[in-house]
Amino acid sequence: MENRIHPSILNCDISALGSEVASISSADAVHVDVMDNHFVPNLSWGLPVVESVVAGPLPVDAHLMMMDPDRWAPAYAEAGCASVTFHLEAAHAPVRLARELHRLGARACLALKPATDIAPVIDLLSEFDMILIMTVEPGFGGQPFLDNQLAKIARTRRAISEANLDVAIQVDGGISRETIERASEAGANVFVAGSAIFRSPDRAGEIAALRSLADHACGIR
Ligand SMILES: O=C(CO)[C@H](O)[C@H](O)COP(=O)(O)O
Repeated sequence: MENRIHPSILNCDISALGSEVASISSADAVHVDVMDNHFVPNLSWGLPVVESVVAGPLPVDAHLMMMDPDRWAPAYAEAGCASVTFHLEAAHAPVRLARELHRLGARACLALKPATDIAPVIDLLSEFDMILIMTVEPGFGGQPFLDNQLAKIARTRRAISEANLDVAIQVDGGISRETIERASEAGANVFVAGSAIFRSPDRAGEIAALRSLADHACGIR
């Protein structure tokens, strides 16, 4: 499975959003974190900012850290996000919402906080294009990668393979040159990185380095 790098713009220079997104144009998609200050203790931005990123050069991977995604997520699909990720812990009817996102033309993705078990999701895997396993407590960039999520990633990858499904596994939080190989070896193939890319003076070089490390770790090259 192809490895993909999705830079998170959470800590980019929002006053220069257009050029910040242009600086990561070699990435596979741009990861946009929407936080409502209820599901997580932080507030970022909402639909108007996401719409302006959708108008840019990269597909948008929207990560909704919000209560009641059943109500709000469809608007992100309608706005043109390539994928819409919502949290299992916040959704009332995750399968119904995934089908609605598909109907609106977006990829449907399910996210799990670090303390959330994958077991209840195993039977639902075929409804989703991607499972996001958070490798930090959601809410803030710049936190250390949680190694205790590696077993969950491996278990999810096993379940996907056993069911012969084509479901991506995304990891988000603390992804850097130091941690990406461990996540890749465990079975992740979509890597969200915020600080590692936006703190680098050479963002294209950082994206290439992360992709190359992930490829080596899973035996693509
Ligand atoms: O979802 C997030 C926080 O909830 C961010 O996408 C994530 O933390 C990325 O930042 P970093 O790479 O700096 O950890």
